[in-house]
Amino acid sequence: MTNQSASAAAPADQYVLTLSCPDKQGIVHAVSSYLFMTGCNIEDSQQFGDHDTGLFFMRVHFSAEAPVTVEKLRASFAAVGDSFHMDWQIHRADEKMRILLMVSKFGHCLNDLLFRARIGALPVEIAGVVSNHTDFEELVGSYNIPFHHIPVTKDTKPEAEAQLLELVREERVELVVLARYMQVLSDDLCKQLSGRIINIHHSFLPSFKGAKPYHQAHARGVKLIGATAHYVTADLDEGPIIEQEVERVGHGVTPDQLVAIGRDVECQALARAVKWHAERRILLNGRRTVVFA
Ligand SMILES: Nc1nc2c(c(=O)[nH]1)N[C@@H](CN(C=O)c1ccc(C(=O)N[C@@H](CCC(=O)O)C(=O)O)cc1)CN2
Repeated sequence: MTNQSASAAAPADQYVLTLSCPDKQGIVHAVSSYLFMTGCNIEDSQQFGDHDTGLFFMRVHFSAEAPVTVEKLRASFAAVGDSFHMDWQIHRADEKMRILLMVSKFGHCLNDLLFRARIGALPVEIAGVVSNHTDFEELVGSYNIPFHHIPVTKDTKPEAEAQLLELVREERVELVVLARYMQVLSDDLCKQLSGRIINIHHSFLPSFKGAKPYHQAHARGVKLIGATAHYVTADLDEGPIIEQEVERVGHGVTPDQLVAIGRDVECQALARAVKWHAERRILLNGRRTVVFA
């Protein structure tokens, strides 16, 4: 028996590179060659070429040991990015994304996300919860998370949104999650946080946009109800869809029963969307998304 006393080397740091660019030959070769020459090891790589838009999308999870750093990677990859006119990002994969949750009067999605984050099922750090009501102040406080009551009326909406933006900046928030937050966000706010606000709409879009979708669905006599997690844009409930979930319903259900059945469906769709965004698995493809789940 040989005495093997290999000193435990420090684990390699984990990174994620995401990119989109006009499709052409050589992209994967250029990226993999760069990573090899930089001393990185590819752990997982996914790519998609969209023939409709002529765009190419890629997500690479790779590891690297010191002295490689995210700053050095960003500086040295720029030449590759420029040569293919890439829209690209490199991030540490082992850092939790700071997110802000927003809620109004229905707290099931908020409750679900708080618990999933607490048990480590979501790679996120909840920097705070914002609500235009005070119903969930005690629940949020039980998780030792800051609660921000920001009431909203038609006249105070600009000031309320200014407070929200200040909070996003102060708390270094990367993602805002509308967990049944029932206020229409201004065009300006949607533009400033483009691609960084996810909403859960309680219908299988594009059916039943706007208010009371379960009542619309009941009136239509649907046999499936659903929920849609999407990025928020100025066009209400028209943003790029990230994830959808459905549930079968019978002919005798009431609107209130649809609301109850829909709670779990909404939680599932929203939690998946938040997890994928936090893991940088979603790339915007015009009005659609590419999800490397
Ligand atoms: N600019 C956007 N804002 C919001 C979006 C969006 O896609 N773009 N999604 C909504 C969520 N939503 C449906 O999922 C929704 C929320 C609110 C309303 C609405 O009519 N709200 C009234 C006030 C209602 C109240 O006070 O209870 C309003 O804002 O005047 C419709 C749909 C979130 N925001």
